[in-house]
Amino acid sequence: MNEFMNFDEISRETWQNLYKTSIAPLTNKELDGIRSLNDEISLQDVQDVYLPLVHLLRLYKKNLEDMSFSKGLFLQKIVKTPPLIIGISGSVAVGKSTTARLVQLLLSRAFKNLSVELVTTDGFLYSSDVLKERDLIERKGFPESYDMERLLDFLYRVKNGETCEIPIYSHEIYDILPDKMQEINNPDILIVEGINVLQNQQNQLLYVSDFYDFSIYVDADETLIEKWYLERFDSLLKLAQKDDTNFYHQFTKMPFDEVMKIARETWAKVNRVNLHDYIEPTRNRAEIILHKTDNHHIDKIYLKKF
Ligand SMILES: Nc1ncnc2c1ncn2[C@@H]1O[C@H](COP(=O)(O)OP(=O)(O)OP(=O)(O)O)[C@@H](O)[C@H]1O
Ligand SMILES: CC(C)(CO)[C@@H](O)C(=O)NCCC(=O)O
Repeated sequence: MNEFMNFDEISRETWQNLYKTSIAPLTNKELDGIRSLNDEISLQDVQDVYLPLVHLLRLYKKNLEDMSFSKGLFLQKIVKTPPLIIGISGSVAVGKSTTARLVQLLLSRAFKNLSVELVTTDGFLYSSDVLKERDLIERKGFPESYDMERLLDFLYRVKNGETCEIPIYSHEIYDILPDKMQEINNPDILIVEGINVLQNQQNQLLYVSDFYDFSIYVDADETLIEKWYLERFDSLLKLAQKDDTNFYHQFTKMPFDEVMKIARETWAKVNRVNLHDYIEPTRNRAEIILHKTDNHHIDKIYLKKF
């Protein structure tokens, strides 16, 4: 069976004409504010790809509001519209966090009076101490390395309008921060980004995916993702050069070739295996797939038909 048979394949050229506007949504300076290491995201991408996407998200938001209103009529009571939850998934280093930050910024623009919050599921990884204790340190990112029950409970509480605190993962210390939490205060829209966003745990009464009103899978050829992973690794090394509290500092003392060999092995033995076995199999659960080519250029969009 063709994995994409339930999707319309839309070229960038077609997609960019679905929602045309002459109003520049952002300035270059604003875009700079959300760029991370090596980002080359451009105003042209915002105009061509992300504006139609935000327009589509408006429709899903309206749909959620209409449904809550109709449910209220049926139940003869006021039913508050729950927050819209958007999931963003894809491989390690494919550019999920960059996409998520951009969608957050554009949605805050589109809905000026609404709060739009962003979390990453990295915060639900077990701490390194727990991973070591369970002999899972080599399995970071695999389903068993996350506290999925805690993630599920968090999503439930957000949908229920509660204020929550969640742990924060730091790439710099390569662990959960011991003494800092992120507060999520009853947002109107929540973006949840992470490799496991579309994964469901077995034997659960509730599924994580039940909580998403819209989901995005960021996709690219595996050889490109490996290249982006290695480039990011190199950038992280440069950042860690003068900071001995940084996890990557240890590598700055080693010959460069040796370090890049470690990075290639980590990709091959950990992140690539995870992509094949657990991440890519969730791709066709997404509502939309953003397909990237060289230089993170989005060339195709797949939108679920039904
Ligand atoms: N649109 C883009 N244009 C150029 N570079 C990008 C773009 N998106 C991401 N990148 C680069 O690709 C690398 C991976 O991006 P990012 O950190 O967003 O990935 P991620 O999927 O969130 O990874 P992880 O799961 O490891 O947190 C980074 O070096 C980033 O700068
Ligand atoms: C934190 C995750 C799992 C996901 O963001 C990933 O970036 C990671 O650390 N993977 C483990 C292997 C590695 O160091 O790349």
